[in-house]
Amino acid sequence: MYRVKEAFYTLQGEGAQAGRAAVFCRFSKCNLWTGREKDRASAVCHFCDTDFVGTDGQNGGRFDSPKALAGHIRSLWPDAPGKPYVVCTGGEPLLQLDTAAIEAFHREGFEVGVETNGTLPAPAGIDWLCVSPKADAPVVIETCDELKLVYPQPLATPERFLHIRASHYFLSPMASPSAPEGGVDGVRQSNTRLATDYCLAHPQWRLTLQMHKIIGID
Ligand SMILES: C[S@@+](CC[C@H](N)C(=O)[O-])C[C@H]1O[C@@H](n2cnc3c(N)ncnc32)[C@H](O)[C@@H]1O
Ligand SMILES: Nc1nc2[nH]cc(C(=O)O)c2c(=O)[nH]1
Ligand code: SF4
Ligand SMILES: [Mg+2]
Repeated sequence: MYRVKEAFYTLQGEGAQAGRAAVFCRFSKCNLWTGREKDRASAVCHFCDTDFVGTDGQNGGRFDSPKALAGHIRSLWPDAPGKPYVVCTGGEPLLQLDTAAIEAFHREGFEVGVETNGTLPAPAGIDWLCVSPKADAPVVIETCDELKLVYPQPLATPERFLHIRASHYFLSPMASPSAPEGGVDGVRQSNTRLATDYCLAHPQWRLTLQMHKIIGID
């Protein structure tokens, strides 16, 4: 059984694939936070900007087979030229995404992207793997396509993650979890300045912005 909070067609807003059309499949549940506000302060990951509790979001639900899940995601892709792309996120997608689901996505013609906190092993077959480490949560994935560190995290400085092999190293300014939809909050503005300064001083790192929030899409 796969539990999905929501699924929607949009543009990837972050990282090296930013601007690419994708169906986002947001799996329910995370191993670093319950998703409940009362637990935020005591959570391992406490800056999360996402609601991943339950299956009640747009196009959310429970899917009892890989085929049912992949078929549902396929129904959200337009009938138009271009390689279908699904981004599996959450919550923490690696609590649920398995090889059978990846193979089912491939059979539907999808390239499969994954956004993970890196604390769980990744199944084989993922086409684009983005690891976003969190302070206090040991990363077990050693190789990925992009490493995308939310910045600043005082206990997770960028140098700590350079042993993880990646084709791209990004800093993503931390937004305040409760920022109004589409709003560029003050916290984000000052963190963007900090991330910019870090990239200027350490050119191995690139800046990425949450473009979807800036342009006001999902
Ligand atoms: C909601 S997470 C879901 C995937 C996975 N659990 C993870 O943490 O990578 C998706 C992306 O949003 C990022 N993110 C979460 N809260 C954020 C915030 N307040 N500001 C900026 N990025 C944030 C995460 O680091 C991750 O790259
Ligand atoms: N447009 C858009 N791009 C994204 N990239 C990563 C996201 C996520 O929440 O995992 C996300 C998201 O929620 N929306
Ligand atoms: S950012 Fe990722 S790891 Fe952190 S609570 Fe949200 S879903 Fe979990
Ligand atoms: Mg998001």
